[in-house]
Amino acid sequence: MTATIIDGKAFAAQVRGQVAQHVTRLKDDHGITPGLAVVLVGADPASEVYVKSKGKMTKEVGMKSVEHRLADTTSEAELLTLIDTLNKDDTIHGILVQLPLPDHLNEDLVISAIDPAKDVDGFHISNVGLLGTGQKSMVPCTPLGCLMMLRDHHGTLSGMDAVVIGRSNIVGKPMAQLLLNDSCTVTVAHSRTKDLAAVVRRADIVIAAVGRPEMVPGDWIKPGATIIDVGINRLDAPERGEGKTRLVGDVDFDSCAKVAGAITPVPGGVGPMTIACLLANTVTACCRAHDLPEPEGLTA
Ligand SMILES: NC(=O)C1=CN([C@@H]2O[C@H](COP(=O)(O)OP(=O)(O)OC[C@H]3O[C@@H](n4cnc5c(N)ncnc54)[C@H](OP(=O)(O)O)[C@@H]3O)[C@@H](O)[C@H]2O)C=CC1
Ligand SMILES: Nc1nc(=O)c2c([nH]1)NC[C@@H]1CN(c3ccc(C(=O)N[C@@H](CCC(=O)O)C(=O)O)cc3)C=[N+]21
Repeated sequence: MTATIIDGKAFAAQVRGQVAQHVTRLKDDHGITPGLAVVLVGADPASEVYVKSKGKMTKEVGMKSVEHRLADTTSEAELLTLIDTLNKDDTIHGILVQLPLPDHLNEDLVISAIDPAKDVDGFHISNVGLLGTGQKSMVPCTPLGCLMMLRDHHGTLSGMDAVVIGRSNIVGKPMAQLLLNDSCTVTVAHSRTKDLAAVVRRADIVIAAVGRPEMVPGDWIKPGATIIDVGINRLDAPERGEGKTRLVGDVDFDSCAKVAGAITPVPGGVGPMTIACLLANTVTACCRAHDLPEPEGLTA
């Protein structure tokens, strides 16, 4: 079998198209421009790439984009003051603080300072709790993007066996929650899981969110399973020239694509969907802030 490639890049472009239509409607009918603020502390080169691409796409869909770049010596008090200003700013509907933060800043404290209604990452404990109890919330962008691709490919996920490898607060745990809400039977695997190969072999859906390049080989995959590869790992690629790098996921694409029914590539899979979902969440937050009907199909 050769797997169908799930084209996250094309799907993300379609989602951004929908977002752009909602932005036009908000502007034309209500005189409102959704606004997204991204806060970057320190100068991590990888974060720099995402922040630039978020800013570009935010403007492309017609939203207001604000970037705050703070020195890596920024104090907690300074960061909290900025968040407070953004919380009170009526032109800002979404706030994203790029993670990880430098070690001297307490991430939990910083995330808790964001107004949950503007928490377009869905990381605030209030949104985590709402998602966990099946209530309306802001849903973390990466898991939301994965869910959209899975629903699009399968229609319903009800009754499917899903294995999520990774239990981070930003990917693994919310992903498991969303799959459970869609009536999958969910297993969450992590670094202490015994016989991961056997656990993964049971799965109709495999979500790999580990951060280990090409860790999942094809012989762990049940024939016909759907693989969503969240991993973004940059490897040196001297064969492409001096100093060149290439991106790979957490699954070994070539061997997995021979066995799976469907698979997302890296790049061009989950990454672009994450950004599209961030824009979708910002429009959703804007509609909620103004008591307007929410866009359909853009949230869980
Ligand atoms: N495409 C996108 O938009 C995004 C991509 N990413 C990428 O996704 C990946 C995961 O990110 P994130 O969740 O933040 O990573 P974390 O490092 O926070 O979590 C990694 C998880 O993988 C588990 N793990 C580590 N080693 C193994 C192993 N050998 N076997 C089984 N499980 C293991 C860890 O287990 P334990 O808890 O026991 O330590 C942990 O739960 C990274 O490559 C990251 O770059 C992240 C966010 C967005
Ligand atoms: N508060 C917060 N929220 C996040 O959502 C968040 C974060 N912090 N910190 C870092 C991770 C990582 N992340 C990615 C987003 C897009 C791509 C993406 O667009 N990737 C492209 C390739 C980009 C490239 O070439 O580097 C692709 O996969 O095709 C990747 C990774 C969001 N994250």
